[in-house]
Amino acid sequence: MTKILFVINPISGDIDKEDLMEDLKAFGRQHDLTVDIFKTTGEEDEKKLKEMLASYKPEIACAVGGDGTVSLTAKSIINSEVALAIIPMGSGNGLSKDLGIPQNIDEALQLLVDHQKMAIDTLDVNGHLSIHICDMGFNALVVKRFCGGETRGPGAYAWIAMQEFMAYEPKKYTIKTDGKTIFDGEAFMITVTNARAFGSNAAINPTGVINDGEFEICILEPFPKSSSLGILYRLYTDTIDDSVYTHRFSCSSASIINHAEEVSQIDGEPEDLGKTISFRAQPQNLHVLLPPQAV
Ligand SMILES: Nc1ncnc2c1ncn2[C@@H]1O[C@H](COP(=O)(O)OP(=O)(O)OP(=O)(O)O)[C@@H](O)[C@H]1O
Repeated sequence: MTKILFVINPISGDIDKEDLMEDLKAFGRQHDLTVDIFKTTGEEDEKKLKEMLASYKPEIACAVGGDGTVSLTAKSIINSEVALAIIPMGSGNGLSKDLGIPQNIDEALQLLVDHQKMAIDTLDVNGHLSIHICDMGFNALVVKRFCGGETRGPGAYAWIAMQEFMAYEPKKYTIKTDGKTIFDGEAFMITVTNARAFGSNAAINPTGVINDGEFEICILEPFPKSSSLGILYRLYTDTIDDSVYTHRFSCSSASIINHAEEVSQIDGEPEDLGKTISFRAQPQNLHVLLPPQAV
């Protein structure tokens, strides 16, 4: 009998999950799965989850929540044979969308019994794990305000982004890889990722491959406000490389000097990364469950 631990965030995406817990147990009974539940509290979740994983020893750890819950679950099983499954119930659900995991709950649940397992790359960022997107600048500021706010859900995120956009001042960054300086100047935001798109589906790294041993650094340089709609259009049509304000570089390690110590975020959570940030690809060290037909 396959053993599954559901890691449930009761507040993610502003969605009530009381009934869902009964549904998950019923799904387990129906499919002959051994099921247990770990409910996050927002306090020492990583430590408590690791303890539960060590004693329960599941084959699958299934995150039920948003990107923060997925990240918490991934941190707890990284470099092990335990596979990550995702029932997307957050505001953005970035990694699950990039992996082609159904956003419909029943279909995502079905992957627990009908799936393929794949090892994906992750990123080490100054000793922190990133499984989806790390960035500095505008988006990280929005993430920080969102996480500190009372309201969740995609609407709240978009509202904060609109409020912050008009007054945002680009900051200075220096980026080095393979001993060479590849960028030294101001940027609206710098995104470092293996993946293709944010949870909003904005494709910042349209040709990103999640298991090729490399990651991309995507630079969005300062742009006139009158160009913002054009950049948004490019983000949603996989044509961001055509913008004169963007550059992308592929590498397996890099360092970024964040001169102003501008706010940073990893996988949807604000993170204080200091002035010098080192990035290193960690090839195929996280197992994930994907739809059977995915490549
Ligand atoms: N029981 C809880 N009460 C309050 N906060 C919690 C609780 N459990 C987890 N959290 C907090 O929830 C945040 C993670 O939320 P998560 O990312 O899963 O959902 P989201 O923010 O709504 O969606 P997304 O990340 O996709 O935008 C973390 O900051 C974590 O500390």
